[in-house]
Amino acid sequence: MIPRIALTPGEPAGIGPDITLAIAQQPWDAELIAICDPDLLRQRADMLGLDIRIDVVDNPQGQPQLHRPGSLKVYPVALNAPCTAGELDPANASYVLCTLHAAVDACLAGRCQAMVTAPVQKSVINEAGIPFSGHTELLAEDTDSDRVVMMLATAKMRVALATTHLPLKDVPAAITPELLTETLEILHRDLQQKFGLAAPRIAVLGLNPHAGEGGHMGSEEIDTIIPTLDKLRARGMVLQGPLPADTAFNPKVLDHCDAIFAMYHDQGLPVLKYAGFGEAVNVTLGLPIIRTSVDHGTALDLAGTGKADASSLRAALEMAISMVNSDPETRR
Ligand SMILES: NC(=O)C1=CN([C@@H]2O[C@H](COP(=O)(O)OP(=O)(O)OC[C@H]3O[C@@H](n4cnc5c(N)ncnc54)[C@H](O)[C@@H]3O)[C@@H](O)[C@H]2O)C=CC1
Ligand SMILES: NCC(=O)COP(=O)(O)O
Repeated sequence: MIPRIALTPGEPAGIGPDITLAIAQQPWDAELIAICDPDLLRQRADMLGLDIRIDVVDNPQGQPQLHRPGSLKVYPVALNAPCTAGELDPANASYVLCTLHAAVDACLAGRCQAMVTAPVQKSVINEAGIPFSGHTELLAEDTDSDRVVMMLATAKMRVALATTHLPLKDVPAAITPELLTETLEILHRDLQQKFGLAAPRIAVLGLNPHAGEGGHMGSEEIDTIIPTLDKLRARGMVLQGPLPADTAFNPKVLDHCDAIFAMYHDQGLPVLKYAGFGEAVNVTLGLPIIRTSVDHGTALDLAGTGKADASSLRAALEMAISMVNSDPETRR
């Protein structure tokens, strides 16, 4: 069966519409349904000098049809206010969230088999008075998932996170045995089920410099991380660590593990993005639906200029299609 994929272009003033239009120019072994304002795409296509046919569709039902390059099916959600490329407007914050909720609904109802998201501007949603940390947290809430895991992947490296969009000062208290157990279980299970790794090898980073230097530079490793890893090892998980984060990203570790598990967002992601910015995919593990995304932000400076690179969105769509095709549950 041809997968039907929901695409959300994200922040309308950012490069999301540009890269959505870019990937619509090529063939895909899937049906693509962008969930957004069709006039936004038409205006952005005019700015970019792209010739594209926008086909407005009802909530997708029935047999999916292969994507036709140079056209794009759009399930319409109207902007709240006119959008100028590069200029944020809090008036459109609820529009962005509507597109995400519609994509989740379509996946939960089985009308779409995966959702692929372009970046949102987290700040402008908060400025509109709507508390918002990221897609990851919104998707957990929309799907009633108690715990999810953010993982970014390139061809050479996967980095998963114990905590996601948390102020740094709140991270140590969040690193509890429960959180580590549940996030590592999700990572382990999804590496098996969604990435075909029979016995995933996970390298776990410490929280403190030098993984606590034997308790002289912090106690979370001794108090929480080591005992939790020991319990999970006793249940059969292949876990290294806790490793010092500053020396863990070297071939001796990377060549012998399937994923690095970092304690917080900026411990793991800068290394991965340095190694592969523009080609990495952000995938949310632990959801009842498939969701992948880009590795970059809204790049307001590039919106409407034609300089935005669509490689990460392309990779995210490729990964989503591959995950659907390898998971019989989603191929309804
Ligand atoms: N998945 C998501 O929704 C994500 C959203 N963001 C949001 O994006 C906003 C801006 O974040 P920044 O940290 O400024 O990162 P950014 O990724 O938007 O920009 C960083 C630099 O990379 C360039 N860049 C980014 N994507 C590019 C692309 N596809 N092609 C060419 N150049 C590109 C930009 O022009 C800029 O120079 C923030 O509100 C942040 O929350 C950030 C990361 C992921
Ligand atoms: N750095 C990746 C990132 O922040 C993306 O977050 P999300 O919006 O996918 O939850």
